[in-house]
Amino acid sequence: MIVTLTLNPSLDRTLELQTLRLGEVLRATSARIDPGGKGVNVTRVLRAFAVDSHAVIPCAGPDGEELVRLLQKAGVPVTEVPVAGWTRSNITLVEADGRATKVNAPGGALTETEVALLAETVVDRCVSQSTENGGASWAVLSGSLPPGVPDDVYASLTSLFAEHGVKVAVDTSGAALLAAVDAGPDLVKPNRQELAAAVGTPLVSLDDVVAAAEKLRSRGVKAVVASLGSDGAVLVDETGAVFGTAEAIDPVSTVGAGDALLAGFLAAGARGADALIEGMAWARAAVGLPGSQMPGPRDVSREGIRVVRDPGGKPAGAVPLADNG
Ligand SMILES: Nc1ncnc2c1ncn2[C@@H]1O[C@H](COP(=O)(O)OP(=O)(O)O)[C@@H](O)[C@H]1O
Ligand SMILES: O=P(O)(O)OC[C@H]1O[C@](O)(COP(=O)(O)O)[C@@H](O)[C@@H]1O
Repeated sequence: MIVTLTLNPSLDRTLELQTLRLGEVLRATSARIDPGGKGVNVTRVLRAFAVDSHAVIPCAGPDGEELVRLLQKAGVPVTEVPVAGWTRSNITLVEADGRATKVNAPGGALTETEVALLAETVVDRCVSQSTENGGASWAVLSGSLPPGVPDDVYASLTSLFAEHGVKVAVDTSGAALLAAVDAGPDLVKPNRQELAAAVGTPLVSLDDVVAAAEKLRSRGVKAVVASLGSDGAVLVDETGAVFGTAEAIDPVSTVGAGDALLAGFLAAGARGADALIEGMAWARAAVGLPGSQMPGPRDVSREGIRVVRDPGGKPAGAVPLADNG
């Protein structure tokens, strides 16, 4: 069982336009709404692949109810914890040439009591399910923190879940990621910008990525999956570094690609080259779908995804990164 906690879920609204011109009234050519937020997407894609997963989210106001309705309609298992604030909408503007501009709202504040209730719900789910299935569960702590929530919340939750024998994956950024790292989660999934910010240096080559991941591991993280956009992904754990590459496709929407990568990696056992390939295959499929639409088995191909310990026979440091995000 993989239980996801999204403290700041969203309605993902995607508007297509000819050209984004600032300061003007623009008419969208199409509009779509998807349930969103990083953990929500992880559960959505896992369920599409018939992997046992459950999303835990705060639910506030009419937009929160709409989010829960969309998830239930899609058959996504969700436990919503009623909270007093509001549920945000995140907006992606997609131009005719495929360029996407994202605006993520801050989200409604959560109180300490509300966060504690959400955490308790995750623990209950993980513990009851792992007893039933006889296996350890994963808790996935994903996304930005809404106002009112302290930066060390994922760190505290990592320690709490570890006490219950639950493995923890964290996908967040900034101060929340830095604090979580020190609590020793089993896995973190930063993208290139998030990893660079966490170590305070730009990452221009695969060597830089591995060094940055090792820095996080030296602080307590067990494994790092660094996602590098069209440059692929790198897994760094106690066995060393594994590099995954694939020919880049023209993106329809990159929203949710990182969530699909994490989900596929966990679904395939969260270890080694095969899990990295699975994650990259799910992520590539997400990139080929509009808005925050998540792929299912029929969208995914593993063809052309190459995984090596020494990329292209070159020293790792000689491989520059091309995708500037
Ligand atoms: N243009 C692309 N072609 C093929 N795969 C891609 C492309 N862009 C992203 N991916 C895949 O999606 C994964 C996640 O993308 P990335 O942008 O790094 O994550 P995030 O959405 O978290 O910022 C990458 O590691 C890669 O496997
Ligand atoms: O919590 P944040 O960092 O604001 O991100 C939320 C957004 O990220 C997404 O989960 C997509 O994430 P990725 O593109 O990183 O996979 C959207 O559904 C959501 O709108």
